[in-house]
Amino acid sequence: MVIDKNSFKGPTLPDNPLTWVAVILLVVAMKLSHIALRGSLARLPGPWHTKFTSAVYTYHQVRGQAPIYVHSLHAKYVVLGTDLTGPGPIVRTAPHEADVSDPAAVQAIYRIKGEFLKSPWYDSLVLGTPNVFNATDPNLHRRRRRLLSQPLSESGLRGLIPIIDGKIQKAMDRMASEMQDKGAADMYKWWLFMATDIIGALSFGDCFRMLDKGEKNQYVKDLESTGDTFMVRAAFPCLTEWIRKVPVPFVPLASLQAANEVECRTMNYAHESLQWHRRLVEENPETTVPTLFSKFYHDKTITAREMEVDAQAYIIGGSDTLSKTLTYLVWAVCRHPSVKERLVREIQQRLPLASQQRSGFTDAQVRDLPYLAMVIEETLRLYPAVPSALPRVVPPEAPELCGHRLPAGATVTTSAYCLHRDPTAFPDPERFLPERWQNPTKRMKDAFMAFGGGSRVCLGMHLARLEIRLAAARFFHRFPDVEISNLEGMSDDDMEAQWYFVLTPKGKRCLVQQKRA
Ligand code: HEM
Repeated sequence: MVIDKNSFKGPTLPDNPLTWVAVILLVVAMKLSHIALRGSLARLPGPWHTKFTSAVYTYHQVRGQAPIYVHSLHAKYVVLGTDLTGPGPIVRTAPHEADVSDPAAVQAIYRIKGEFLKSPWYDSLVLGTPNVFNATDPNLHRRRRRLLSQPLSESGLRGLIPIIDGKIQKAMDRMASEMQDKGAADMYKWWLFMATDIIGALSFGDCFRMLDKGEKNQYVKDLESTGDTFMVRAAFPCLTEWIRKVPVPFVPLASLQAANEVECRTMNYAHESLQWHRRLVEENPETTVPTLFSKFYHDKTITAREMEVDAQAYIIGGSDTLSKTLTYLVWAVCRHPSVKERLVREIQQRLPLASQQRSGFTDAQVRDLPYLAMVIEETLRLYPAVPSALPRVVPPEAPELCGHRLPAGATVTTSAYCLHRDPTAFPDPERFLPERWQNPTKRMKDAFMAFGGGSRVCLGMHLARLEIRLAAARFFHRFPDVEISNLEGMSDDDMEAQWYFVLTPKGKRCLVQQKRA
């Protein structure tokens, strides 16, 4: 057969633009229905849009409302046909992501062996070399955690109590002066200064001295904003990386740029703090006390950069979380007169008064205060400083979770906010009720996730608990008549919680005063 080249036209393309639009819409519709029907988590309960997109979830994340949104999904998507009286145990939040709020399943995800590894979501939190907090590689994480664990264990911390208690007592003095001078003291500020000075003193020698300075500087402002900037960076990882290379002055991108600047500055603080400590050791080799990082100095496999990123993790993890917990503790206790009365009575009856020479009591005595312990658990439950989703990757051959076999590679999240508000574990969950911890049930213990769990449980948990109990005891010992102040327009609105990666009170202040006669 002979083909006439001039008459052969080949397949013709439609020249009507409407036809093109129709074709594109058809392709998109086919793609979406494929995801909806065959997507890895399509069979899980959850809103229809989460089959296609994570946009709604991301929107709530950057507004500091994600845990509330996910909690509402658990309340809505209960399992029909069961006698379950509580929230639905599992919901789809994005095409490849599900949130689990069943205490038994949470224990399976976080068990010590740690098959559910941290998801790549953590990569966007720290640019470049991963730190002990965001590392997703289990071997890298294990190596660093091995060196860092002992000094932060209960026995490792014992020798450091005088340094910690010294800072706590200094914080009490500074609060007392501010109450006297201004009529009220800002708890949020002083707890942050105290926590910053403690983690600084334990990690690098006494380098920050925020309690002496007494004023918020750029460093403190950066610390205050890490919780929200984390969320912004994690919500838009590609954009964040791009803006880092090409700074853009447009307003919608400003918060991403600000997040990057905070990241760079906190890394600089870590660098400077380590330099400061190095000089200290060189100048006073005999007298410098070991720090939380001492084992790093002796391990030749740890690079200077690795040490810096872990120092950054300590600076951020060791201050912001702690100050927010103590702020909400004081606020919640002051708002519940019967709780305050019982707590103050216990402290006054069981702890001796301070004298000129002695600070009155020790951590060992504070440990034995049962009601204080309940108040702390209840604060960590209702105001978990890390309330948001902690994403993990489903491993191959993962156990069934809440009756579902999730595909390997999907992401599962759990959040302290949702677990701590599960009414089957904590009846009347929105109520601040320390007494519920008198005889905690197994379900309560399994649902309690304030410090995360398994091999990635908070490295600073023992330090945090020590600081919280000692600081709270000293505070109510020193200021038994304290109350929330309304000076400078301070109101409950200031304490409205914003649920970013780290919980943040909206007004970033909490003024308290001595009760007026
Ligand atoms: C009330 C205070 C604190 C709370 C509520 C808290 C909470 C948490 C939580 C929930 C995690 C797990 C995060 C995840 O799985 O992604 C974590 C990890 C971590 N925290 Fe804390 N934290 C507190 C205080 C501290 C302190 C004082 C330090 C000081 C060193 C610290 C250092 C760390 C580190 C290094 C990790 C990462 C551990 C790892 O992945 O191996 N935290 N924290």
